[in-house]
Amino acid sequence: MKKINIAIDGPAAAGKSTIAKRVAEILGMVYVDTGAMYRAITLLHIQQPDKEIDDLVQSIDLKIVNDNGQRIYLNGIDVSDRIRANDVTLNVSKVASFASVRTKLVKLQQEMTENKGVVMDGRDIGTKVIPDAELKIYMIASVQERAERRLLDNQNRGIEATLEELIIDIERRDHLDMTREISPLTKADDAIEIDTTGMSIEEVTNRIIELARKK
Ligand SMILES: Nc1ncnc2c1ncn2[C@@H]1O[C@H](COP(=O)(O)OP(=O)(O)O)[C@@H](O)[C@H]1O
Ligand SMILES: Nc1ccn([C@@H]2O[C@H](COP(=O)(O)OP(=O)(O)O)[C@@H](O)[C@H]2O)c(=O)n1
Repeated sequence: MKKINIAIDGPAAAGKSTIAKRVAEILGMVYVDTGAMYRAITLLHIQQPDKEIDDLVQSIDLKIVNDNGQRIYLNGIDVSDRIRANDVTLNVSKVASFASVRTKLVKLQQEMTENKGVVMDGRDIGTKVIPDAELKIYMIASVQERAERRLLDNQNRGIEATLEELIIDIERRDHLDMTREISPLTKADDAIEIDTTGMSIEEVTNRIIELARKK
């Protein structure tokens, strides 16, 4: 198989990161979760609320390390777990709508993919970050199923939230991500849509591997 980039976009808790990790492992590719980068900037904003986000972005030191899964370091500190907390989730879509934030992160993400061999997941990967990706997936699932998956996720992480709260959050973030001015979440014309509702992780992974091997 020739060296390619795979873009996986879709709404919250569709299964993007889980599947992207597995696909990268099986195909010997690098996995990048771009949502974690937006969450890290959001964490910095929460820690320094009086500082303009445009100023925060200029001086931020963000490092992604791939050792047995992706770890993200914000100004030298591993924030991989902290960025999943509710306060970050509540603010990330707002922070992600800032042009300065998107310009900075998209540039970093493009540098990470210029030598190919990357599976990258997010909201604008197939439309803005790597529009020339050899394989683009638009991953969706019902709100109910995504909320149930996130509920399990949160329970495993010790994060409090009821199913009803998660349904509200998922619908809120879907709306914000899809209607924002800059780089809204949308399916690229050449993306293949996979509705993972009722599909197992293995079935979705195998489907993407099969598509990648045809490239
Ligand atoms: N096809 C699937 N079936 C059941 N659970 C899934 C499936 N895909 C992902 N999950 C689970 O759903 C949760 C959210 O998946 P995640 O990869 O974080 O979604 P995203 O990156 O799209 O937000 C994780 O706990 C993951 O294990
Ligand atoms: N490429 C990306 C990735 C995430 N994001 C933003 O970051 C938020 C968190 O992304 P995430 O992938 O960690 O969120 P989940 O889908 O895992 O809940 C999203 O709701 C978007 O607002 C973005 O704007 N562009």
